[in-house]
Amino acid sequence: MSSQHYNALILGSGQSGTPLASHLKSLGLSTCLVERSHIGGCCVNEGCTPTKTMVASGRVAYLARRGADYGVYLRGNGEDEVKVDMQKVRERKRAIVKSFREGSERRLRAAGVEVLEGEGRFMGDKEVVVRLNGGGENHLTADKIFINVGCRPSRPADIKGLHTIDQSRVLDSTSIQELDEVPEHLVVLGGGYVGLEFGQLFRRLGAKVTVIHRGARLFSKRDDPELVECMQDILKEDGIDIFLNATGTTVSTHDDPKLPILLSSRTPSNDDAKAVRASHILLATGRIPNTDSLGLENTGIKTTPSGHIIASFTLATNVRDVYAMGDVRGGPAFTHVSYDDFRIIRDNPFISGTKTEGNVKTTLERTLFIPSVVYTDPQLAHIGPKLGDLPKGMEVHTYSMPGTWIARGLETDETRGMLKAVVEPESGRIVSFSAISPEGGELMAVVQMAMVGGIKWKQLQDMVFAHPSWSESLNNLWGGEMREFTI
Ligand SMILES: Cc1cc2nc3c(=O)[nH]c(=O)nc-3n(C[C@H](O)[C@H](O)[C@H](O)COP(=O)(O)OP(=O)(O)OC[C@H]3O[C@@H](n4cnc5c(N)ncnc54)[C@H](O)[C@@H]3O)c2cc1C
Ligand SMILES: NC(=O)c1ccc[n+]([C@@H]2O[C@H](COP(=O)([O-])OP(=O)(O)OC[C@H]3O[C@@H](n4cnc5c(N)ncnc54)[C@H](O)[C@@H]3O)[C@@H](O)[C@H]2O)c1
Repeated sequence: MSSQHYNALILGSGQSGTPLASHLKSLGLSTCLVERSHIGGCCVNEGCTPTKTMVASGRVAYLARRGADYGVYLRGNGEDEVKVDMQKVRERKRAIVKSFREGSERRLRAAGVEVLEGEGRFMGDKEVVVRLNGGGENHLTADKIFINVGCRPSRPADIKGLHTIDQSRVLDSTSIQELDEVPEHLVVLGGGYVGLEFGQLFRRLGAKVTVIHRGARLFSKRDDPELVECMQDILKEDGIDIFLNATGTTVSTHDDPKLPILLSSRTPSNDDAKAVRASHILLATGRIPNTDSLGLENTGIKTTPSGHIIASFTLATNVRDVYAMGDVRGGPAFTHVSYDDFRIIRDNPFISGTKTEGNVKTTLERTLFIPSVVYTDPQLAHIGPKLGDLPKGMEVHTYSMPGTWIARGLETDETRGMLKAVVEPESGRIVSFSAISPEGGELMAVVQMAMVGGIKWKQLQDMVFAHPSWSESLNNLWGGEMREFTI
């Protein structure tokens, strides 16, 4: 087994580890990046990039079906006229992923980072053995170690019979992207990000779709019920069946070749337990950290009961010179958060030596400003604390308006959705903002800038936005329904 010492060792080529590797190398530090699967991690290979590429195909199918609303016809104007070629959808997705991944690989090569293809496993606090994908092992030690190993889809352990059915029909967020035909009936377990983005996508591509969700409303309890219900109505209008307060319990095989799966679910009362016949099941019930095979038991690194690595607001673990970045820390699991973890490490004088003065950048400054976008259509975008996270006793005003008030939406015939802002009455400060809207993420970013810059809602009311842009609706929101209440 060969042995090597580095100044910096990065485990996992996620959204922080990859840019960090190039950066540390540029500082003259000997740097090694270990990746067991694909350079670029989940986002580039199985997450954001491929899903949003496929979501674009879904949107085209949706608009093609709606052509007649705009006076545009394909060959006729019936829904049956739209034919989806799943293999072409997949080919397009693969091509974009390949080009993004190759870009990351090129940048690492150009920076001179040593890349090891294999799985890293701690043997001690500063000691890692890499089982190389091509065979053999490397023994590595390093002055500093950065863990960016991410998460993977969870598989519910409490569904009886799940392992007994044809496993090619039991999908997760990765395998569903490799289907070569549209499923007849996709049953989605879990009504969060993954479940709803894929649920709507496959509905648009032509599948029957049922979502089975454990909670009383889609997403989480912390989300604003009014917004969640608006989104639920839109998905139902798209033809998606939604069962709430339901948990999948049993799966068995049925003798219908097109719909061979029978999934039973229970509700708290069990009175309206449902049984659904499906061709495929998508498990969209959350993600678990890749720490179970990381050899943490050979180190002093502490984790939470769920296996996430505990890190400080400068991303330090409890073991000196070992840091954790991205989804493996728990908390909001987004690419923009992981990438910002890279900035925190980059700008920390104790790590890279690039800055010797000034404040250390931490996770604390961004806590109130982590944006999220669910890439359904319309998107559900949010910035600021969720309603359920606001402090008890806080007095707020909410302003909301329906999408039918947005000129741009009327012109493009896409009025589904709503805008909602929570403000602090005394100061006029915007506490949070949500948009269920086409390009809701872009609209939200305008308000995010206002919030970060301390711009008050009254200034947005009178700001000159270009007509007729989506952002212009930020003039009108404050003339909509206003409610006062105490959290
Ligand atoms: C379907 C889907 C869609 C998503 N869409 C979005 C989106 O639109 N926007 C958004 O912001 N976020 C999205 N996310 C979340 C986003 O992908 C992650 O938050 C993001 O990739 C950050 O991950 P990371 O940096 O923690 O590491 P990851 O990207 O998860 O990378 C970790 C890497 O570590 C490697 N690894 C694991 N263990 C080891 C080991 N022992 N040795 C060596 N290598 C190892 C893995 O192979 C992987 O490549 C999506 C996720 C999914 C699943
Ligand atoms: N657009 C984006 O930014 C994007 C897209 C996809 C994923 N992601 C990230 O990936 C993470 C994982 O996504 P996810 O959708 O898998 O998880 P999630 O936590 O967002 O949603 C899973 C939902 O499934 C429900 N659930 C769990 N077990 C169940 C069961 N047995 N039966 C029925 N319902 C059950 C949970 O109550 C939960 O609400 C997200 O939290 C997000 O951070 C982000």
